[in-house]
Amino acid sequence: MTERIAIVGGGKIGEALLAGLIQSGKPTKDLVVAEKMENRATEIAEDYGILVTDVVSAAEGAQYVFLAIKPEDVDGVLREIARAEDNAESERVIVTLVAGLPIQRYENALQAGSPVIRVMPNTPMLVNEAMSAVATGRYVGDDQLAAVVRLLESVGKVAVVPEKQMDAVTALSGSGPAYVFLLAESMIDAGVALGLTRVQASELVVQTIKGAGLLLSESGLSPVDLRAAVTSPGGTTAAAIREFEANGFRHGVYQATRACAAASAKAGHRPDLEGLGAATGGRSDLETP
Ligand SMILES: NC(=O)C1=CN([C@@H]2O[C@H](COP(=O)(O)OP(=O)(O)OC[C@H]3O[C@@H](n4cnc5c(N)ncnc54)[C@H](O)[C@@H]3O)[C@@H](O)[C@H]2O)C=CC1
Ligand SMILES: O=C(O)[C@@H]1CCC=N1
Repeated sequence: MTERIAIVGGGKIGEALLAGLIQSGKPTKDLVVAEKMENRATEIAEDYGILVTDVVSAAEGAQYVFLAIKPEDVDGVLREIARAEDNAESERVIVTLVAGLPIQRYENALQAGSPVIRVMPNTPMLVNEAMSAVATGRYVGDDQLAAVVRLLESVGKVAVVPEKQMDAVTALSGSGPAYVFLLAESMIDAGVALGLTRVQASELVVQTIKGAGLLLSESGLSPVDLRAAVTSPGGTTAAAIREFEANGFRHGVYQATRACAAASAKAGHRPDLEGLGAATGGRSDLETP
């Protein structure tokens, strides 16, 4: 088997992974995408110059199959992967990027002993700055884990975590970019309300968030210290922070991340996914909390 990598699902996160792998130097001949929407398949093939095909052909000969599909599409895709005729099931590593679904659900649906790795990535993968958390199934060898970590490291940072932390990880790094974009959007609107043009406000906000992110990751200082350094006694920042606190900013963040983690935990128990596991005689773990 070659070092071929298949990505099933050429949507937002599938494209982010593809773009990141290509940017990091992975040869396009070793990459293949399965995408069922015709116009999207054509777009991906043209934009990246790679083969876009069906799930069975993509899986055949692939050592790693990344699943970048919605939870409700997992059952069908696993059945298709099982149809691949290269007899490599026990060596082929299924790497799922799907939020919420437990590893055991895949292990139950695949041939016994299939290696499954669960990853929670995020979209900064598009610019090689992903944060990916990785948890392993029962049948994953050390070499297989190391290889997948290496692949993900080529598009950002990687943390190996116990699977039980995946809901919390999703609430921070998986969905986290959206919180930052929401903050950016709110700040830009606020700037427009203060009389700046939208173009000016966007430039100021984007560079501020980029600079603050770099300070956070490179200064070695904590967010508390960095915030204190901006907050002059009796000054402008203190006036702003007082308003954030009075309006429940911190509480809002707690509540939002709790809701996110709960949605992730619930994904494994959705009634519309009851067919998952049907490849092994309809067995489903949905009832198990
Ligand atoms: N968007 C994000 O920031 C993140 C998404 N995820 C996870 O990644 C998964 C995908 O999310 P998005 O990329 O946002 O969704 P999306 O809807 O943009 O992409 C899914 C793609 O899969 C394709 N697809 C569905 N069934 C298929 C099949 N049988 N064969 C071939 N292609 C098929 C769809 O046509 C679509 O293009 C989800 O499970 C989500 O939980 C995880 C972390 C971050
Ligand atoms: O919103 C979602 O369900 C996916 C999972 C993490 C980020 N996006």
